[in-house]
Amino acid sequence: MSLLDVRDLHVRLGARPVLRGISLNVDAGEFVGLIGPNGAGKTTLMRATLGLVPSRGIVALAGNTGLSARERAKVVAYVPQAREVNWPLTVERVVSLGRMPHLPAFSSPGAQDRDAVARAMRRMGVAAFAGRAVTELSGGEQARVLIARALAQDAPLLLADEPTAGLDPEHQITLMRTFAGIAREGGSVVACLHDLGLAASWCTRLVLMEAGAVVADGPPRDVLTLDRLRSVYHVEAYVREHDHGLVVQPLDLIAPRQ
Ligand SMILES: Nc1ncnc2c1ncn2[C@@H]1O[C@H](COP(=O)(O)OP(=O)(O)OP(=O)(O)O)[C@@H](O)[C@H]1O
Repeated sequence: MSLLDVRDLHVRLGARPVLRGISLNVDAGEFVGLIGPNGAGKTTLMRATLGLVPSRGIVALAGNTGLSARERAKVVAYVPQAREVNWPLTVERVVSLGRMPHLPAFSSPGAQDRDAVARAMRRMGVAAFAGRAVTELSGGEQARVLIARALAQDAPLLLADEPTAGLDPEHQITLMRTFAGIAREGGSVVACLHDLGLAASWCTRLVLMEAGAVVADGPPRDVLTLDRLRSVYHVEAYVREHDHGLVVQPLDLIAPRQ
């Protein structure tokens, strides 16, 4: 089943064409890494998908176009790039905000809501700080709380913009495992990633963007070729198959042309 279907999507920001006819279909069960250099248009694609920037083209979420904000929040959860939290709320309260789309007006959270919040906090390893104010956590801890809020939403599609930024290796891998688990359970995750090593070893599929267009789309080993790492990212890299999947480590800039 298609959870995200984008067809011929165009976005202009100011006078600048930022997305130039993007088409992308994401099925249930996929963990897609959206990769590409700075300015390629990854964040704009996520924001346009969510209706947060004006666009031309078609966006269908779980087969529906033109959903209201509340209906959309039941289908798609979003972890934005900026993750500083300035509200003096407890961790549990912030994660509970993820349940808002499921609560009828003026009603209190029920057992299902409390379970979803507790599970999301456990998955992101923040249950131990449930009662602390988010403003008193470290940057990486705050990032994990906001990812937990999105997980608590229990939407079948999760869009996450650079979710591993600021996380230590243990929590980066925990996050990748969690996203892979969501995909195995029949949801799908689209994550913007700059860490090509994590993208290569954990994602089921990579979509490589450059200058507002998709230039490669497929399994990591087909997308992250040495040639593409040179032509799109301008780096030399170590790329090898390993028992754990594809290993990709950028090593140096490509030699300047003579
Ligand atoms: N408000 C704006 N007005 C004009 N141009 C913009 C605006 N916001 C973003 N852009 C431009 O749109 C392009 C795509 O930006 P976007 O943030 O989508 O890229 P990205 O691939 O997510 O980059 P990064 O990896 O750096 O986060 C960039 O060239 C950026 O300068």
